[in-house]
Amino acid sequence: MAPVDSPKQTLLQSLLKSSVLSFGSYTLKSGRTSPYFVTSSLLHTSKLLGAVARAYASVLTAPPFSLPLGTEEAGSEADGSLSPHFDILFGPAYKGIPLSAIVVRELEFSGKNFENVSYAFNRKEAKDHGEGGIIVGAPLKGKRVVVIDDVMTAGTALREAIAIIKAQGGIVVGVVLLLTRQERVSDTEPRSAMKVAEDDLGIPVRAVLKFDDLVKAIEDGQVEGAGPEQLEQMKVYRDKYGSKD
Ligand SMILES: O=P(O)(O)OC[C@H]1O[C@H](OP(=O)(O)OP(=O)(O)O)[C@H](O)[C@@H]1O
Ligand SMILES: O=C(O)c1cc(=O)[nH]c(=O)[nH]1
Repeated sequence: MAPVDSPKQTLLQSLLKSSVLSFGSYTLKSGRTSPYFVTSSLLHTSKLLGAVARAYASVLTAPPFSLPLGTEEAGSEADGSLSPHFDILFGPAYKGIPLSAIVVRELEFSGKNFENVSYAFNRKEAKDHGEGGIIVGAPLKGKRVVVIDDVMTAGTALREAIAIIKAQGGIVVGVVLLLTRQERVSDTEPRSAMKVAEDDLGIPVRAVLKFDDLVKAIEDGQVEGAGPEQLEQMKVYRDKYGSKD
């Protein structure tokens, strides 16, 4: 196997080794049949969760999600340290739940300014006893919320999450994903869900990894068990469902 030398490639290798990322034939929520799949429920060891949390945190602790104190956006105390431009990480049920929690935990290591970032997630079914409701974690009303999810395909999950956050009075200020599959929303919407959210909501949407990174890793001989046949399937899939951005 060809050598691996960047943090992104190292993370990709960990995801492949743990079968979080796998090649085969999978039916997606959108009904599409995909030659690869991200099974983030297999992110269950402390080592993997740590690696993934650090990857999300590195995106969240950089512009445009975090800005140096003293810039117009971040406030007036100019001490050069980065400050989050968000209050809450929201993880859509189910797989966004542990992700939002581990990333909030990881943010503590980015300095004092990040200590008060909270997490929240939705219940898929409302609770009708005790505290009740569909939100667990920090109340969203009036807060700046970043959505944390594993993958984005056609954007249905994101649209649902945004509707829930808005209904609770939260302000969606961004989205961070582990992987964007770089797929068109539908036959009539050739942009990716990422681009649609950026264009229509005017918010940053970023992913640690993208479909093109997987293709490149296969091309570079870095994916054990994926060769010319898988590469061809990925390219055929991209021709069929790839977005125009
Ligand atoms: O962009 P989309 O076409 O919506 O597809 C991506 C979404 O689908 C999966 O979640 P799923 O709905 O399977 O829920 P789960 O977390 O409960 O498994 C995945 O975790 C994303 O949230
Ligand atoms: O689009 C989906 O439903 C989907 C894709 C993927 O790679 N992983 C996942 O859990 N869901």
